[in-house]
Amino acid sequence: MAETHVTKVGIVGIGFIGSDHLHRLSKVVANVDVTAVCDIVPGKAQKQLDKLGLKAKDYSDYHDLVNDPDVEVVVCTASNEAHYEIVMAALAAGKFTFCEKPLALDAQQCLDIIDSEKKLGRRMLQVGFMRHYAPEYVQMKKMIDDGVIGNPLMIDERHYNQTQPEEYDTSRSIIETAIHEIDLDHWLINDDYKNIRVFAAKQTRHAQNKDIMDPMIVMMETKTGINISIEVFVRCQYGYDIKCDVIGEEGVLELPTVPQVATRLNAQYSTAILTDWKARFESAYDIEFRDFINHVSKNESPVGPSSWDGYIAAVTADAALKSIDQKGETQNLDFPETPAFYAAK
Ligand SMILES: NC(=O)C1=CN([C@@H]2O[C@H](COP(=O)(O)OP(=O)(O)OC[C@H]3O[C@@H](n4cnc5c(N)ncnc54)[C@H](O)[C@@H]3O)[C@@H](O)[C@H]2O)C=CC1
Ligand SMILES: O=C1[C@@H](O)[C@H](O)[C@@H](O)[C@H](O)[C@H]1O
Repeated sequence: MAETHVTKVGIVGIGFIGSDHLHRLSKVVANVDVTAVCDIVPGKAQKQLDKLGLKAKDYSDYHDLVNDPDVEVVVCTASNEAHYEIVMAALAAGKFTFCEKPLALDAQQCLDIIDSEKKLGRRMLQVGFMRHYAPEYVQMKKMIDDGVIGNPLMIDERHYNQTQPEEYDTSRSIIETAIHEIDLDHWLINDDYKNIRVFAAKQTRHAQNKDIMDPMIVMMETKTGINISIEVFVRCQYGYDIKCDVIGEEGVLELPTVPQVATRLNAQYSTAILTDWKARFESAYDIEFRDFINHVSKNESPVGPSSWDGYIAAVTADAALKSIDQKGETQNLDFPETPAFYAAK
């Protein structure tokens, strides 16, 4: 029997999700060896290695990690503003790369990444839009494709975080939070966006930071006229709440929440609401990484969300930010055909 290849992975950015993916890649996904980690904050990565009882090289400069011959695959889980330079360095070193969303800060940076990837002659990068792997969204997409609710007419979504750090601002609510729905919706309904506008709802007193519009409403219209409404509320206080209803001509598809045990106690019937993305999308992240590793371990291109998907999301997010600057003015969108390099094989 042929020996199974163990893929050597290096992870850059060991914060909230970096720690979660470190655990996932070392304990959950088979045939992976996390050979190196890196964080600019001294001691941060080592602390997580110790917590998990792992041994790996601990770099403070990502250049050392991406150029380490013991690293075949780079996973970038650093802060948004560091994605561009880390991904460019990983591609320059010819490494398969997984980059958490957003791929970069804006559309131009995504185009630079696309150019670098194209020079390598094949797809080398996957973006962490993990909802494409969440079984409940996959099922919704299949039901839409199968015509179960007839033509989709509207999408009604909610992306609520219990809270976010004080410095979380309007731009992050778009490029880090709403980006999930912005990426997901056109995939779900096989349509392109025609326009986008973003405006404030009545503001919560919990938005301590003056730079944030919270909650906000993102409205998009697709080429075929489907209306999408996303409530983005990053300090809702009560929990992590993701809603997606697709309203069709014949019926409605409703995204389920993760089932929690119900309690009957003291004349109350209650179920818990999750408080963050880790547990809510745990299975999606696991499936996402199994798929990514399965392909790159065989020296095959990844097949999940691509740099092009990252670019489409960034163009839309750029327009959303422009709409906010222009007090909710509608911004038109027009996308080129997906280049053959990125078209599904
Ligand atoms: N797919 C998903 O559902 C999620 C994706 N994310 C994405 O993952 C990324 C990280 O998010 P969090 O873990 O929440 O943030 P975080 O702030 O907890 O972690 C980021 C880490 O990157 C490190 N870092 C920053 N610049 C670096 C550099 N140049 N080199 C090495 N390390 C560097 C920071 O010191 C920090 O430890 C963000 O881009 C975010 O959008 C985060 C949470 C969930
Ligand atoms: O990606 C994520 C975080 O970065 C973001 O801050 C949250 O709003 C999202 O729900 C989560 O999935």
